[in-house]
Amino acid sequence: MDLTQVTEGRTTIAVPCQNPDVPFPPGTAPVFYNSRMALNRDTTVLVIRQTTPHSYLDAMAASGIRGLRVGYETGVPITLNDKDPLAIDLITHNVKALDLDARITCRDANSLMSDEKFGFVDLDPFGTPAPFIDAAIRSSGKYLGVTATDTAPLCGAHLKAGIRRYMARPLNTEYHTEVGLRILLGNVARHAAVYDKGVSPLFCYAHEHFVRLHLQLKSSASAADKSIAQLGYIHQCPKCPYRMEEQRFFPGVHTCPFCGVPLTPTGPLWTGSIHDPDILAGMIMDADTFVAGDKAGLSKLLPVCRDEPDISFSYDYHKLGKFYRLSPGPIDVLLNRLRDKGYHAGRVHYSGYGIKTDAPLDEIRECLSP
Ligand SMILES: C[S@@+](CC[C@H](N)C(=O)[O-])C[C@H]1O[C@@H](n2cnc3c(N)ncnc32)[C@H](O)[C@@H]1O
Ligand SMILES: [Zn+2]
Repeated sequence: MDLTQVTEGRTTIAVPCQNPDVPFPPGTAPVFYNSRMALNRDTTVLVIRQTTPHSYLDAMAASGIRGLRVGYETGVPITLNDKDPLAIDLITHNVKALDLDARITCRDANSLMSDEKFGFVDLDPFGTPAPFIDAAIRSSGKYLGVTATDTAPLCGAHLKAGIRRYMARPLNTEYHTEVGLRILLGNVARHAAVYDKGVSPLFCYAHEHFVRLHLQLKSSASAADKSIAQLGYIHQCPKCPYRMEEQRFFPGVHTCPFCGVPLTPTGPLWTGSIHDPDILAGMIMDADTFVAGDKAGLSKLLPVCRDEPDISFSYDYHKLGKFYRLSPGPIDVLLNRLRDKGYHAGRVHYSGYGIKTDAPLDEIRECLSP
């Protein structure tokens, strides 16, 4: 394997040279490494610096970059696992070069997670994490990280695959990114509840082609009941921009107050908060001096997440303008008008055109008018 050095954050490792004729997907290299996931790994390192788990498992480590960054940049004891012996050779090379104290295992992730417990268990598979979630919940003593790159099934573009993997009905709307994030979170919460574990989101977000969850698991039946109570549905009008959240285990039947047609439910999904404000505030403080792999991405993401209203759906303000045949002015004018009327209003982290507000639709329409 031809290797080249990369530095991400404060960590320098060797990764396979990418065939210049096939630069993407990066999975075409003998061992996977994708520099576009640097932001994903930055946020994990920042969360771990806030939570300081007693141990960390990178269950699908590939080159080892995620776990190596955790070990090198936080000092938390790490286990790096991959089922591919080629990946293990590369991980071993990288651990030696960094002079790190790390445990390396070459096992099927589900088998390892069924045998052992770790303070923080991290899943970063190809595509869907669904087949690994159950074992990861059993293996995690306290924290769980999950990356999903199967955004098409999660967000409703591949409806049947979404239902099979997550036992939820996705919906391809303008806020499908948020639906995907919340369906994954809801799915983890339901798996955790089986083991009397509750889920507390620490920092969860969607970016480009992935969804990333950082969660705390709390072991008690009451914590599990509390997180199940956060499950619900978003109901969307098929004819107009009306949508509503319902925090209920089974979806009710609802009608659009504007069009009189039945609303389409999507879920079950997580309707609660997706961040812990204290963890996020700590990450933002730390990020000031943090050597990031993607400084620009991180500096943009964290403050928007902090300021995003705690609401489970958003509107695309251009689409609102198109529907109501209004040409909307700058997004900040709309947000300020809504705030002046006493509503919560803010931007969303996954789209430059998205807004979140608790204002009713007719009020949003009024504020949209020039
Ligand atoms: C997307 S890559 C991991 C990327 C890596 N975490 C990073 O940040 O660059 C997925 C890795 O999972 C490994 N893998 C796939 N199925 C596995 C399984 N059942 N058990 C352990 N490793 C597995 C693959 O060999 C591959 O190296
Ligand atoms: Zn309607």
